[in-house]
Amino acid sequence: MRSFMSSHIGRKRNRNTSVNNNNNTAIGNIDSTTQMESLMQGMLAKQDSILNGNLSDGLMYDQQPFIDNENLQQPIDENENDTSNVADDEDDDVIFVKEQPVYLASPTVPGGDPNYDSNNHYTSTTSKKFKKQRTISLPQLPHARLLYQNGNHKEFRGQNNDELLHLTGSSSRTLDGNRALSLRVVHSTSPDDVTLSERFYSSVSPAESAAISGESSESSSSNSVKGNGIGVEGATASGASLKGGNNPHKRTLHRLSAPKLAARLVGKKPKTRKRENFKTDKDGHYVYRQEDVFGGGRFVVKGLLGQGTFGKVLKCTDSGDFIMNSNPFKLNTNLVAVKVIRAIDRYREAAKTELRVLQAIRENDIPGQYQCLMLQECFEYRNHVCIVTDLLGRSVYDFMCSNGVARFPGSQVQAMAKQLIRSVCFLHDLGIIHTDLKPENVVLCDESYVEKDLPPSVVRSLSSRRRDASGGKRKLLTNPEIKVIDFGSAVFHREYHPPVISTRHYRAPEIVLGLGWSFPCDIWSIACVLVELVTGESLYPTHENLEHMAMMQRVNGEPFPPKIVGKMFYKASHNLGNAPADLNATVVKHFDKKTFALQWPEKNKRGDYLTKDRSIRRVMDNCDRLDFLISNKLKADYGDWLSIDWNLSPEKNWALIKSRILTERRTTGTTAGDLNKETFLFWYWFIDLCRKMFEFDPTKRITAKEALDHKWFNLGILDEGITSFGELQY
Ligand SMILES: Nc1ncnc2c1ncn2[C@@H]1O[C@H](COP(=O)(O)OP(=O)(O)OP(=O)(O)O)[C@@H](O)[C@H]1O
Repeated sequence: MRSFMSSHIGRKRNRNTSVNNNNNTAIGNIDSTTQMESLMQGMLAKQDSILNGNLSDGLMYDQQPFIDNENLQQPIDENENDTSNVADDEDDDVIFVKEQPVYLASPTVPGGDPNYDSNNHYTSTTSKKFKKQRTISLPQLPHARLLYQNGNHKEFRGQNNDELLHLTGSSSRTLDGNRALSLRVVHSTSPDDVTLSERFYSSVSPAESAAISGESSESSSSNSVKGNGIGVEGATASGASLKGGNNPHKRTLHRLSAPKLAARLVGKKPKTRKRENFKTDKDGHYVYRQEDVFGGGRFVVKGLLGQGTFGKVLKCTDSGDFIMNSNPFKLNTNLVAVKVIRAIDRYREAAKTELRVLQAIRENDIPGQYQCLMLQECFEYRNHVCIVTDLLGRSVYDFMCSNGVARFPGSQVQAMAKQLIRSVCFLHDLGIIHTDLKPENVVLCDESYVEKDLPPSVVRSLSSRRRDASGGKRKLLTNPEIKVIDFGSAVFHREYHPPVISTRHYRAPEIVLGLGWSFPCDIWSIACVLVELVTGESLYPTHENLEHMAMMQRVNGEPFPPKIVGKMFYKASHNLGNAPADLNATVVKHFDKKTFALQWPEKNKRGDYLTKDRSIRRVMDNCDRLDFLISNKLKADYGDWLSIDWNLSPEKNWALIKSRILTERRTTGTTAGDLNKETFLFWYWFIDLCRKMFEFDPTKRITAKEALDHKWFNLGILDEGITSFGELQY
């Protein structure tokens, strides 16, 4: 990390582009390179201490998690050197050669020499000896520099294009990809039985365990597991470890209940078990009440973290905290999140996959460096599967809802994007498709923020709900570290793919068109999430197929490619694959069989519009070509300047914008909004990445691994996300 820091400081950048006078980017006070340098120094120091404290803890591998940036801060574009049409750009790579007074100690008493000042110093000026070279790049939050490293997990070889389009017909048979995983998911009827504590195995040595139980491991029984074996049927590698036959910890520890074992460890008398209060409603949901006790008296409910289709997620204290404290990778806290799955067979069944996925993640990322939720253990309690995981912060969605300005600064979007893509790259390498990526399933590790008052005019424009939730303030995260959660819908690549997946707004076109889907659907969802983080609004606010397809075409600025529409017709007419039941009625019929064009707005044979005005307005008002849409949402920061002609290189685009800005400045004396070259390039490459993620054809869509190498991740932006990073916390 240190090598990154020094090289980071040492990179070249320019003078003016680092200065942004725009209030909205909160760096109006950064009006000189010196100030920028000190801001950067402060930021790098914060970054250093935060990363030393957080991310580097418990690194499993020798590799550093951060890039030595020396060779990465490369020119923006391969066309960059083509300056034929580019206006003279004083901003580019300026080296300051400043004429300064030179003070030299006088060898003799000068006696009237004009080159000696009153302090008897020889003065002269030079442009050679005292040049001041500014070599500063725009700062990036450290999370935007995380590398993806293939650790010790098995690399998954991606599917080929044919597989992508035929997978949906596959059966629920467990295929080979699954068998490669060593599944040691913990099973129990209640956490009473400490044999079942997975995390215990990884944290207590045989000697300790023998001491705890007061027995010799040799003398203990080998038939220790009382669990009912949930979630293991499909796992061929699970049998031995589940039965505990060759695990000395398991053999010795199962005889003690959790409270007794805890008491032995801390040298106290075991507490008497509290009365358990655990009710289930008719939908199979646990009826949660504050201070409820469950799981053999071990978990006490402290609050509801969230409720979803699969069950309720509760914040609980865990009296088995001694185990956690002995695990170097766990936080020193006894608070956990317990997902109590609905006591209904199909949800219990789905929980098996969730557990297998969580287990695969855990086995392949012991230090938890790939931003995925970490399984601690699981157990079954009164017909509910309970999944115990690390307690994390609010979801990004909840944070946005409680904020006076829902959108995140570009620097934080970039930091979150890098983590999200890296995390999904890791999952894809394991052969896992998340399928439900959305802001609700991206949670903050650290909820602390700094607050800034919003101008009264902005406060007045907020909805009453947002005004109340935000107190009329903008919240800026001090640490954009995130984790991906909710593997309840995750699918192993070679296993059964349901025909419809993903929450509507984040659903990829291949799913809507019934083409079959695979890893690329996660990439589409990530792009939807990133745009939402930038704009503060959902990109596809719809609940209906035709409207959704019309919106997709508008955002991409082009119709669906005939190739994939043709495939849709072919699959639908030959009844191939595992298509959604309503595919013909809600999707296929909206395409012209000859031209393959989407018929939107829908008309009847007489030419009257069937699509309601309200729906047309929803599409036209909410959606626009991606660059127009983003430019429009960021108007408050940059005025109308952020426009892109994709036929021109980024440099030529900037030259055009700059000449327009100069013309306006000359004629009106001022410009609405502010945009400099660095900021323009940051957003240009962000949109470029999104366009590649929004590729209609899933076989051509950028992969997670390719996305990590995208140019955008080499750029920085000076904004409020940078200035709030590591700030005083609320
Ligand atoms: N480990 C955790 N720490 C903090 N909050 C969490 C944690 N796990 C889940 N949550 C909260 O609970 C909510 C629901 O969790 P989750 O998405 O896993 O449930 P679900 O039933 O699968 O939901 P969905 O219906 O969206 O699939 C999340 O949006 C998040 O706000």
